[in-house]
Order: sequence, then C-alpha cells, then structure tokens
Amino acid sequence: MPSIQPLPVGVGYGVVVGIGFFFAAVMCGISYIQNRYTRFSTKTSEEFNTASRSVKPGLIASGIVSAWTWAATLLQSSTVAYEYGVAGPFWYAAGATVQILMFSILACKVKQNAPRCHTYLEIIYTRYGVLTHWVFIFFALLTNVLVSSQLLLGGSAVVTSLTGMNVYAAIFLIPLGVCVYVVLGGLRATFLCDYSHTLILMVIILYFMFSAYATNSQIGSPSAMYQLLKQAALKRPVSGNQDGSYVTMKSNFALIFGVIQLCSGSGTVFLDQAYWQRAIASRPTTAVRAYILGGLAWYAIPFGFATTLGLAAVALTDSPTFPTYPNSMTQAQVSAGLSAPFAATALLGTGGAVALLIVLFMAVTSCASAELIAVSSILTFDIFKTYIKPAATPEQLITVAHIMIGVWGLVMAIVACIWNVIGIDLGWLFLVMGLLIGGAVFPAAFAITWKGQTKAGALSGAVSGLCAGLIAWLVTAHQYYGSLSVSTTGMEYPTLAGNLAAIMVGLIVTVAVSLAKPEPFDWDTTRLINAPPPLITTPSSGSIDKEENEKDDPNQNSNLPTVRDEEREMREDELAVEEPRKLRRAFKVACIASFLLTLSMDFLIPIPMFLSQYIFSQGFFIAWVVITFCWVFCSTAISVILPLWETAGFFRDLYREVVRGERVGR
Ligand SMILES: NC(N)=O
Repeated sequence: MPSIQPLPVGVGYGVVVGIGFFFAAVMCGISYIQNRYTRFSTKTSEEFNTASRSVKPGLIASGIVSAWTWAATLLQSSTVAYEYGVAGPFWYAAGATVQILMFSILACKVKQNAPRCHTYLEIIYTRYGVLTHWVFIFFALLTNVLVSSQLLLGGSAVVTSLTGMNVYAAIFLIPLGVCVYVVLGGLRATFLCDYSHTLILMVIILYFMFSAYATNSQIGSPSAMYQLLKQAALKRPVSGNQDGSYVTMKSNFALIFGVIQLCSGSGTVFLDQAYWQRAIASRPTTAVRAYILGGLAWYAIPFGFATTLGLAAVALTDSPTFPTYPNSMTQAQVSAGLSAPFAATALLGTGGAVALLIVLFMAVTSCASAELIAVSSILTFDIFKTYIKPAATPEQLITVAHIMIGVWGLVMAIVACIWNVIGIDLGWLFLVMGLLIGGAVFPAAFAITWKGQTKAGALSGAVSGLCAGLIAWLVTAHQYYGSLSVSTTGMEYPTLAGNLAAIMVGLIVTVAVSLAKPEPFDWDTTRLINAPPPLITTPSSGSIDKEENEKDDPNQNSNLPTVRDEEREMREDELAVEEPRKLRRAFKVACIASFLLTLSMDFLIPIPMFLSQYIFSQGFFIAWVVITFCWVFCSTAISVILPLWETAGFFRDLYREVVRGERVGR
C-alpha cells in the first residue's frame, strides 16, 4: 500500500508497544484496588465475565461508546466524508447509532427474561437446543472475527502509513498489550480502561475540531471551510451529489452507504456478544438508560471527527501541506482509510500525525478489549462449559477465559494478516461484513424478545438469510460489472443488494416459518438459566445473610463503606430481577425512545433534505458545524463526566479507606 511517513518508525513502535503496556500497568493497579477495596474480585469467573452485573449507566454508556468506536468509525467515516461530503458523516453516524438505541430493548428483555445468562448464545441453547446453538455460535464468532480483524486491518494500515512500521509487526503487536490488560482486569477493569480511552478520544477529537474550525491558518473557520469545499466541488465534483457539491444531503451514494450501514451495523451489534455483555453487566434498572445514552454519545464521534478531518482532506487536497500534494489521493489510499491521517498531517503537521496515531490506537485497543472478553465468554461458557466440561469449577472457568483471550488475540492477528496478503482493505471489508452475518440479526433478536419464534424459524431464517445475501451480492456484482473480483464485489450496488437481501430474507423467513407451525414457549425456561439451586441462601433470595456473605467474599473486606454500598445496590438489583414486571416501564421507555430517535435520525431529518435537493448556504453550514460541536460536548458530558459523577460517592469512601484506613460503615 502506498505510504507517506511524517513520523519515524520508532514512534510507531512506541505507541503500539508503549501505550499498550502502559495500560497493562494501569490495569494491575486498578485490579489491586478493586480486589482490596470492593466486594468484587477479579479472581472470580462471574466478576471476570459479567462485572457481577452491577455497573452503573454512565460507565456502561462509556463502555458502549468505546466498544462501538472502531478504527473504521474514525477512518471509514472520514473516507465517506472525503467521497460524498457532509452527507457521508451524517449517514455513517445515523446509520450506526440506531442499532445501539434499538439494543436498549434487547438489554431490557435480557434483564426480564434471562437475568443470569452470561452470553446470548446461552438463551439460544436453552430455547432451541444444540444444532441451533452451533449455528449461532458460527454467526457470533464470524461477527467477532470480522470486527476484530477489521480493527487491526485499519489500525495497522494507518500506523504503517504514518510511521513506516512493518504492517505485520503492527498487526501482531497491537493486540499484545490489550490481551495482557484484559487478562489482568476482566470486564470491570476493562470498562475503566475504556473510560480513559474515551476521555482521550474526546479530547483529541475536540483538538482537531478546534484546529480546523477555529485556529488553523489554512482553514480556521466554518466559513473558510465552506469556501474551500465550494472550490473543491468545481475541481472535483462529487458524482451522484446535487451539482457535484460537498455541502448537500442530496447524495445518492451517501444514501446507499447509509442503508448498507444500517444493515451491517445491525449485524455487528445484535450478533456481537460485546453489546450483550454490556447489557448483562448493567444494573437491571439502568440498562435501558445506558444504551440510549451510549447511542447518543457515540453519534458524535464519527459525525464530529469526519465532519472535521474528512472535509479537511477535501479542503486541503490542493494545499502544499497535504501529504500527496500535488496529486490527489489514489483510490487505494482512500479505500485504506487514509484521508483522516493525511488531513491531520496537513492541518497540524507532526503533532497532528501523532494525535491521529494516538486516537486511532485508543479506538482500536478499547474495541479490541471488548472483542477479546466477549469471545472469551463465548468460548468459555458456550463451548467449554456446555460441551466439554459441564461440571467445571469457577477456577477452571476463569483459567479457560484467560487462555481464550490469548487464543483470540492470535486469531484476530492471523486473520488480519490474511486480509492483507490477499489484498482486502478496510473499505471492502466494511461494506461486505453485513451481508455475511445479516441473516442472523432478526432470529437472534427474536430469541429474547418474541416468544412466538420457533427453533425451525430461527434456524431457517439465519441460514436462508446468509444464502440470500451471498447470492444477491455475487449476482449483482456479475450483472453490473461483468466479472467477480475484489474490486467489483466491493462496489456500492452489489454490497447494498447483499446486505438488504441477507437481513430482509432472515426476517421474512424466521417470521413466516415460526407462524406457520407455532410452538408453545414460556419465558420461565430462560429465566432459569444459571439460576441458583433452591433452598440455598444467597443474595438472590432477597435476604443477604451477612455471615455467609463474608465467608464467600473473596476479598474479605465486607466491613468497608465501599463494600456496604455495593451490597445495598446488589440487594436492589436482585429485587428488580425477581420481579420482572418492574422492568416493564423501562421496556416502554426503550421502545418509545429508540423508535422516535431512529425515525428522526434516519427519516425525518435526512430524507426531506435529500428530496428537496438542498445545497447548504454558508449560514446553514455554519449552523451545521455549531450543532456538531454541541453534540461532541454533550457526548463528552455523557461518556466522561457522568461516570465520574455517578461514582463520586465511591471515590470519597475509597479515599477515606485508603488514606485514613477507615473500615466501618456510615
Ligand atoms: N462501529 C461502527 N460501525 O463504526
């Protein structure tokens, strides 16, 4: 791949290895504090994989933001901004936010119908048995392998392009530090590292935004950006956009991209254990709030980043500071996701390149940590515990979970190498992913939301969706372009056809087959997943026996104020779980909020702007940029300030315990 290197190779190794191991050291410290001063020990399997189902909504929202922020969220969103103008970031963000909002419905249903599951595949196994379980394990792991390898593909392309670091070294070294810190900390500590990654991400996005729209000598204001985009449209008009303009929502290819994004994002959220794991880790009463907040906060990341760097790449292409000057970017560079790194370098020189490298590394590692622990849970609970050793002890489960994190780190690196060797880039993989997994989206979602779905419906929906997606994709590529190659199969129309066919056939077949031969089902079956045996006094009985609890407490610290607060919250959570009707209100909120927000983001705002063929005036563009800034600030408040505010009491108690050695409750 063509590369232009503003940074020395040592910076590449420094960021990839140095920051990775810095976070591993931070994780050691966090795990020590957690084991010493909280009720939750990282040495127990339940805590390692589910964070004891006790995480508050701000931290869950921050974890959702960080898991859903891929390398592509920064790179591909900037690519579509570079290719389609303002409509690209809009559709990237709107097309991939709605799935997180919709997932709030599933999060609530998990708490109501399977409150003690570790993975969504346990629900499939309990409802539909072994064959369907294996089919959905296939779709789940396919989703994880696509997402994980795509992270490394995009991340390594940029590291190599900016520093000249060997691409294969980058692919293997990026996950190394992440594996170490996930093994050390488990899910809860991963949330805390995710939080710090999100904080850095937000600061750097704001750094780029203020540079491009306020201080930079080459652009420096929304009106200067507007004028530069107008000039760019005269030299390089956008095909399919109204008058070739970069500042219009009337963009045919951006709309097509938005539809692909909607389909593919549905697969990569609904079939990725990482998002179920965040729902499972949530406190039952706040899971819905966490997903709505997480979705709204995430929207600002691709929207703010690409409205800045993607458009800056268009505006600065003819500037001597642009790395490819006097040429434009080649198609290979665009598809590899290099418009954002080139724009950062053109805007801010070496500082911009370093900031871009760091923000990208944060995105890749925080999402990789979510993928590692998600896959480790599937391999541990759905394969090892279900089929290899059903009587496994918690110690054996946690050992397997640790080993599987290493195994998956290796798998993701090997698959990313394969993509590199056969010439698959980020852009191709991004458009094709959804059609491979889309068939299983509705069958998986219905497994927890619709008691009318049958085993035959789930199985036939997923498999026929996959077949339909593959056929529609390949036939359309052949019909339109006369041959099947990496280039023709990565074009907009074939990938659109494949994505739509997979998801719609999956939906229609699962509903039709289930309704054709209904089978009775009661959610009590799934509510029993991992339920404690009767007659044993546990916190879930609603009456915590303090002595028993202290004996079981692996940290032996139950007289600490921090621990007493945690126990009180656990009692409240157990009551909510025992009485699922209490979650009905949350379910209503999830349905109303997610449908209204989806309707606004994907229809009421963009479609009239598309149909009216409106080209932004300078004033409208300025307002657009102001809204972008406001959204990024709100997102920072949700994902950075809210978790701090929620845990202020815990940190106050912790301070007293650590500094004053206090051990009695208030
Ligand atoms: N997570 C995404 N689709 O950027």
